[in-house]
Amino acid sequence: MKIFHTLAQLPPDFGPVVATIGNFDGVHCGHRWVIDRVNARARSLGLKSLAITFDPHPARVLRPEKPHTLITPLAQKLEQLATTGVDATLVLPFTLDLSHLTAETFAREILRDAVHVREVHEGENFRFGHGAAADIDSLEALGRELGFAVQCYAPQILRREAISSSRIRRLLLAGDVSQARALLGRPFAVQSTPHSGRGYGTRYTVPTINLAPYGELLPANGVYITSLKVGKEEFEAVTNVGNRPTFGADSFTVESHILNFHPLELTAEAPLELAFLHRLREERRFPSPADLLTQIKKDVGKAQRFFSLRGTDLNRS
Ligand SMILES: Cc1cc2nc3c(=O)[nH]c(=O)nc-3n(C[C@H](O)[C@H](O)[C@H](O)COP(=O)(O)O)c2cc1C
Ligand SMILES: Nc1ncnc2c1ncn2[C@@H]1O[C@H](COP(=O)(O)OP(=O)(O)OP(=O)(O)O)[C@@H](O)[C@H]1O
Repeated sequence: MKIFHTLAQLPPDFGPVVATIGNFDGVHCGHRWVIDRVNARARSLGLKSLAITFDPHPARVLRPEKPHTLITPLAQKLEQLATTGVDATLVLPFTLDLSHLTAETFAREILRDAVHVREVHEGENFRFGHGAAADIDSLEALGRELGFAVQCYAPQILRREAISSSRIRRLLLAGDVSQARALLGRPFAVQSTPHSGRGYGTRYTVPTINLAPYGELLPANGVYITSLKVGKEEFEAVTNVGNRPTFGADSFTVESHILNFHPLELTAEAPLELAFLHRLREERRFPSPADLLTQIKKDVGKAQRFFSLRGTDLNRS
């Protein structure tokens, strides 16, 4: 997949293309469904397919006072988009200036003049232009005027509700990583690097690998069955997301205890990818580290059972 980070990076002979526009946070099953159609249509017309997205996420620019964490930060979103088979992604820098473009200017200057779009495919809830004033009908009208076609899709539904990034965000904030996984079509995962802990784990409970402070979306505090990739190697793990109240003052961290551990060389830059498979329980304050250790052993037992059953229907979401 080719990646363009500005309009200026597009070659002058770029296009014509079949395109879809959106934030694509999470690159969920609804996004993939639209992109599959864009790819198929591009192939049948002998054109290239293009995803047009924005960075930073528009919510961060338009409502900076309201924190907006991402399911997939840009690098991970681009990795996921690459797996869809789309030929190219254009990442438009989302600035206040861009947000002030009217729908008509966006369609004329970006879609027609820069990208040379032949067809645009969108879900029916698509909105664009200053103040999100324009909808899919306005896009169709602009297409007729400017010379491109618009294909509109009804929302893809899973478990009686439309698949959307907002729905996945809500599920993760509620700790429901199993439903989030169904909507994403893969487990929710965060990419980070290691960070040193306080050494309490090795002394009082179980040894853990801590993640460096992570600024994007994490599932609700609690204990999860996870898989942890260290470089290319994948381990089975149990992970605590939270403040570790048993040890006193709050100190938020994400830490994983590897089940099938072998000694590792873990540099500060080692790439980690932590995938959340199943929620086990809430984080709790235990009367003593020994009580916590007893509970962690039960968590480990459940995780071992989960992994031994993996591949059977029981663990399919
Ligand atoms: C599977 C697992 C479950 C945990 N559950 C809790 C919990 O419910 N309450 C709590 O206070 N700490 C919990 N912890 C965190 C331990 O307190 C943690 O291992 C210890 O604070 C290690 O800190 P360190 O990494 O800074 O050395 C859990 C850790 C793991 C790996
Ligand atoms: N479930 C779905 N079915 C069909 N099209 C979808 C679905 N979800 C998103 N799309 C379409 O994919 C494109 C990109 O979507 P975008 O990421 O902007 O929205 P979203 O996933 O609904 O996110 P949010 O919940 O934040 O609004 C848009 O055309 C959108 O309408």
